[in-house]
Amino acid sequence: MNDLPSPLARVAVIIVAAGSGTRLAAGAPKAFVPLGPRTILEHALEGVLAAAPSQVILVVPAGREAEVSAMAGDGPVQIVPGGDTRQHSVAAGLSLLADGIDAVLVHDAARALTPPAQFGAVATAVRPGVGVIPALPVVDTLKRVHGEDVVAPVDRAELAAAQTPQGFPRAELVAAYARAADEGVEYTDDAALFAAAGGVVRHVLGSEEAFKITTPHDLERARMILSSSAQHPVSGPVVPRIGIGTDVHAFASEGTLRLAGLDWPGEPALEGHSDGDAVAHAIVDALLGAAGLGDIGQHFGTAHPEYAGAHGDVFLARTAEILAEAGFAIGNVSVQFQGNRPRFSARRAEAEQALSAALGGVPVAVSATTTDGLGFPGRGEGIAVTAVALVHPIAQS
Ligand SMILES: Nc1ccn([C@@H]2O[C@H](COP(=O)(O)OP(=O)(O)OP(=O)(O)O)[C@@H](O)[C@H]2O)c(=O)n1
Ligand SMILES: C[C@](O)(CO)[C@H](O)COP(=O)(O)O
Repeated sequence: MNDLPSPLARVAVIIVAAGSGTRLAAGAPKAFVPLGPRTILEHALEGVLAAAPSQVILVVPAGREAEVSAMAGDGPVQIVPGGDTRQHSVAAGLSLLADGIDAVLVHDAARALTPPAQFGAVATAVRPGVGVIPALPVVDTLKRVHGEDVVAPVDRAELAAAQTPQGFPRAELVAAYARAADEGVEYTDDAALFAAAGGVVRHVLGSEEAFKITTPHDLERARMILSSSAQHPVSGPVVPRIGIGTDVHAFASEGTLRLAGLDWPGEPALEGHSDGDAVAHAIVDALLGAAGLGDIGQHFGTAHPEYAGAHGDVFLARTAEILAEAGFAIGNVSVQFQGNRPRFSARRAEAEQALSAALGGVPVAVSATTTDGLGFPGRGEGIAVTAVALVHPIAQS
């Protein structure tokens, strides 16, 4: 299994949701405006939780804390009242940062449909002294205007549309916010505040889905996106998605092999943070990749000690839950491992049944091959696995 720490290990996400929604003019604070059965805030929180950060801080309008706490349920969410500007709301969130948090991602609840993978992309790019924002290229021709006069063209090649989450090293962001408060200067985003304090800011590619719900048109756009995905009947013209996962484990000097959901008495175990079941781990990565939900390290890595030593079927069952929570059903899985041992064909059906059961009964095909003595599998040093998975959107009721 990928034992690298999750991209959001030791990362806190501050979701700012305390705005009034003046431009939306929906008659309620923007976070509480429905996108269908669920509110903007509920959709935003779902995307953040799917990215599996170490800490989630939710900044909400003063007086709405209890209501939001009931909505958030028993998830790892702390709630704090916001301020009269976005910057003041972020500062309120920063005050709750837990010990051990190395990086902070600040995210607009108004970007409620942001893909979970965008959080990992930002978090993995943060460095000491360097903040990171997701951004999109500008596609319109932009002009500098003065009243009704167009006074000059603007070279859009030098521009980008900033999104969130915006990620920063914790200590430097806290210091930059303290500086801005001392100077009484307001910025429209955290990157500008961080740069004003001397920080370097870089950008990674954002996503169209991470648009900010600001106007009534944005609200209709978000509702149409959600309703169109809900209108895909499971047996109808849904757009399936494929994913690939690989894993490599070395044989250990002690212990009994656990592979493809089965115990193999007399065979050497595989090294690993969990039970070392490389077949199960490759399937997890293929499923998460197909759904755009990151990877195994993000959800089960060393930042999640509850999975230390866990059997692969625990990973598989939880992965099926994560996909269902994100609105995906599993179509089928095919996996092949390369290794000199164990002799697999006699137990193929048993393995396929065990893996399928862990995934809720979906079809799983398992095969094994050797490398004719080539490479580390051929030298008997370990096992290499490749898995592919097909998933499709679940029709929303
Ligand atoms: N005092 C504020 C103002 C804004 N925000 C949050 O910052 C994000 C971006 O702000 P914006 O889109 O401008 O939201 P609103 O301030 O609610 O909208 P408007 O400016 O139209 O009032 C939103 O998720 C909003 O909830 C906040 O937490 N506290
Ligand atoms: C933070 C932000 O979403 C980056 O584009 C944007 O600056 C928020 O601006 P707003 O005026 O508070 O909506």
